[in-house]
Amino acid sequence: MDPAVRVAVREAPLRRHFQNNNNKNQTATIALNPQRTVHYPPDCNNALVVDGTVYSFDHVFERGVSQAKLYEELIHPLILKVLSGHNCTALAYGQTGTGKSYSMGLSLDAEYLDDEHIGVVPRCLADIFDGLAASQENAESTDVSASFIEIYNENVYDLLASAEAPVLIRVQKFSGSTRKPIRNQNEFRELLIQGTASRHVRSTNMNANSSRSHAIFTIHVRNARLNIVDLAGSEGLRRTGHEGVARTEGVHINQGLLCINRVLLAMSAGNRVIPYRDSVLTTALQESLNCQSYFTLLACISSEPCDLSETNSTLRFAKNAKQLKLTPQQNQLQMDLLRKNNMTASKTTSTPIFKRPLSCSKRPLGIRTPFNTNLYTPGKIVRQRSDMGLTPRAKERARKLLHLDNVEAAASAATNAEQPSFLEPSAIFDPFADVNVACSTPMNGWTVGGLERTGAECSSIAVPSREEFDNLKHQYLDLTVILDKIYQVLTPQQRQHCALPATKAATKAATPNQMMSFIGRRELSRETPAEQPERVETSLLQTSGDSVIAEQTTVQFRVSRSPSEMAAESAKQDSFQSPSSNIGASASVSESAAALNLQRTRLPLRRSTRLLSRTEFNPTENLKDRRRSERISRKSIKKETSPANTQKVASRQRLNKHSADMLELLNSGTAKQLQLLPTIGAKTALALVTQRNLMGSFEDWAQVEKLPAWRGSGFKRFKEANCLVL
Ligand SMILES: Nc1ncnc2c1ncn2[C@@H]1O[C@H](COP(=O)(O)OP(=O)(O)OP(=O)(O)O)[C@@H](O)[C@H]1O
Repeated sequence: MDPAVRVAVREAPLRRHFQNNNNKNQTATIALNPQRTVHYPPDCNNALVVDGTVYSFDHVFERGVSQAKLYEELIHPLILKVLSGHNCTALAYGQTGTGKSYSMGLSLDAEYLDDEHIGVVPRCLADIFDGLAASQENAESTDVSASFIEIYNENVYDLLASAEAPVLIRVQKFSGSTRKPIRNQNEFRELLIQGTASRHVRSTNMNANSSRSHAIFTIHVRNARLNIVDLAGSEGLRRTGHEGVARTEGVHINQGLLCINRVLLAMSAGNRVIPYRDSVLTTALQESLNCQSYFTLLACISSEPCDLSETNSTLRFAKNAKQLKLTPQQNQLQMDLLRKNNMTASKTTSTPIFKRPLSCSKRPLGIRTPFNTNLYTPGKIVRQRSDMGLTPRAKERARKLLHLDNVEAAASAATNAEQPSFLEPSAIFDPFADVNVACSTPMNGWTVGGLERTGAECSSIAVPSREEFDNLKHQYLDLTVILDKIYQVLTPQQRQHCALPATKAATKAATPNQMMSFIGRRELSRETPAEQPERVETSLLQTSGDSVIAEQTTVQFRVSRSPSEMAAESAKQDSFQSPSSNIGASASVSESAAALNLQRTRLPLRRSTRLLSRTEFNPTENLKDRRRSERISRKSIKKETSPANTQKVASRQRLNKHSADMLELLNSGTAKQLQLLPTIGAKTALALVTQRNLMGSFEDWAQVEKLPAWRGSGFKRFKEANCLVL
């Protein structure tokens, strides 16, 4: 099966520098630096090394590769997809002057219009005609048409509307752009020349004919479309030597490129909201850049030392694109179904995720469709949230299917084993869960496990060995989830003795560094209310006749620590004595192990609760003492569950959420949006966005506070005005 996303890198020939010495006609070739920053490891295909970093992509085209080879390997597979009804996008990205327009065939260099040098667009069209002819269809019909737009300074221009000049279009979603039928290569050539001649180009220090706009050439074949996108070059404003209008152009170009990067990142992360509307470029590409289409990226790079930072940034962009997970193949089935049922529909929309269709009860009786057909046109496949497994019921179904075997095996092991074995090693992987869990228990006697928040699309986490877990544990610390899963595999009898609550709500509320649990052992059983946020719970592990030999104790508590503290904590836990070695051992051994564990982990439990745990380990304590400790415990529980305390906890949670949301806003907001925040003016907003772009996302408020964007007590004022309790 062809991959839906392919990423290639092409190294540009050494640039013919163009000097703009106030004389636009004067060009000069500068002595080029023989040093190269791009290297190709001899024993590794499709990889390259830049600045000590190894990158690997689907294709790596070294300098001097022919246009024909690039087309055959990279673009030709898309033609087959377009002909079979899929939307495809081929996008050229890179620094200015690295051959994007040349590769895509959207440059009008007269010397390069021969067969050897023609680029992607003309070759695509030839192949599409051949494909249609081969499928016995009339290639001369108006089945094939083209539109050509450019996005210049955040305005959309129709390059085919008029032969004289590009026409500004304001029609929503670009449906108003001119679509001209193409019946043969000659017609196409005329269109291409008309369009490319109308493009905004400018002579810069880096490229004599630098495109100042993002261009999208779209070939429409029946209901499918192939977008060939030639992005304007990413550029450092200083290097291009631009001022005035040209500088504004540069700002808009970079803004579009930034937004497309953000869209790719959001799609790779499986976010449900993709920021298509942040720029005109991404809005234009919205229909084709979604999980139902094929996507190919050509990253053009330069190997000259002076271009190293741009080359690195292009490669980072390509790396982000490689993370994309598109699933157009899944739509094929639905398309076949549609064709078979000969469904027709009237409406279509570009967003891949739709509102819930009419509920079953509202649908006309007797009609059972796999999805709401009203939303579909033939050949256009749009999936419901349930089709993608995103609704709770779909998730539950998938979870059941996935875990049935695991659960059965674990349950039977738990019932049959002589030793209490409900903590059998089990790996739980749920691709549909928002919170994904991996767990392997027990490891050296201690339950370990993990949690990862990866959005809708989760990746597998396996914890096969102790060493690997050691490497991963910094990320995976929420054992409550695992305990919850373990609870699911208990037999009813074990469940009676095990007070592990299914703390789903608590789990959801917790972030990996807010919740932590560990399992210890102690001697005596104790009933505690299941609703307590901090608790000590026990379950029967092994009995001999009437006497209890060992019990399982679970202590759950919330902590808020830095990753380094958590790592130190995990290291401490690792050194604990294995509780499995305590099974059948004397009460005092169990007691000391548990007491030691409680001490070592510096539990943030109340003193009274800690005292209670200690006294419970002593089987010889008298009744009076026990009653006293029970009284203390009841008091502490009452205090914690008092309305005032609950209110305090709730308000703390709200404040935490508020500051997390604010951080998210700082990470994703545009300068305009940030300006709306109290105490943030235009300058600070711009500075924040710039610093964010340079540094990547802000990880925490400490990082934000240190930014040079705040002048004087700017951050303090911002904090107060925005009610941030950090
Ligand atoms: N592989 C190549 N072989 C021959 N010439 C090339 C190659 N790549 C680029 N060129 C030439 O280099 C010059 C710059 O290329 P081009 O205009 O395609 O760059 P670009 O990346 O589109 O730049 P910009 O982003 O500024 O528009 C052109 O004259 C082009 O013909």
